[in-house]
Amino acid sequence: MSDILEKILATKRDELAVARSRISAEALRAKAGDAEPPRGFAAALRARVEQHQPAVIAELKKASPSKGLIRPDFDPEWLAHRYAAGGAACLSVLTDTAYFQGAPDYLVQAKAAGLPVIRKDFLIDTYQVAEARAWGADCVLLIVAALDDAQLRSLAEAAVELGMDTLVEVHDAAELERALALPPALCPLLGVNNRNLRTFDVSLDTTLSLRDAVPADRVLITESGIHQREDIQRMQAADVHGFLIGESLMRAPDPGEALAQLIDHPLQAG
Ligand SMILES: O=P(O)(O)OC[C@@H](O)[C@@H](O)c1c[nH]c2ccccc12
Repeated sequence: MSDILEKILATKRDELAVARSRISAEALRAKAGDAEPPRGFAAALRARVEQHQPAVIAELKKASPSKGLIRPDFDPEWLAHRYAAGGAACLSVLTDTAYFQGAPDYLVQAKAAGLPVIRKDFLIDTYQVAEARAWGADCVLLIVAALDDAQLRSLAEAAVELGMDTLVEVHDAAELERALALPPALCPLLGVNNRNLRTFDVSLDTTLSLRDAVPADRVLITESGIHQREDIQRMQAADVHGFLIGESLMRAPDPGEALAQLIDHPLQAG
């Protein structure tokens, strides 16, 4: 496991202890039960794939450990609306504060645009899965490198019990095999992260090298390092139709316009 991931997970264990002392798991479950019903996250992506369109999860990311501050003027509600106008199928919101300058409230604000939203964070406990639902998340990210097999399964089960989908992230063949041990209902979306968390190097070849090992009953999402039309076309040529895109859109003055151009989608007014 990489040092940065190790460090982040230590922070998450501390945060979890604080959160539990503030809101009991029971009270959190009640809050999750009162939340607006989940919007179909995986279904929204599948619908795009069936229409032979790029299925984009557009990410709201203010900063990252590898790039520092990416977007100083960060208005989640505006960004979410721009992404919707630019053709995003779904949104990703970083809720981690310590490393990505994200926040739970950004997720709440992003929901206003009407698209399904994933809680992008480092989840290690079902308590955080319930938090995600209580804040209105429709999907959670599960990072295989951060979890053992039993944890991976129990977090995925907790998400599905709350009506959410999961995006299960891998970065090599061994992790992919572990993800695929879960049935499609627990792992409908397979994310291949092109960023190596040890070196921060990004190579789209990571997705291409694993492409053939992903069965047709999962939607493959290529994550990180998508910057230009050619990147999209290269993936489509390899039968990859799902994209998770953050930085290249976040750096544009109007991220919605940038997305529309990237995927050749008509920019909606508003
Ligand atoms: O900004 P990029 O290179 O387009 O990447 C987006 C997304 O893939 C990246 O933010 C990411 C992928 N997996 C993660 C796990 C945690 C935090 C962030 C991530």
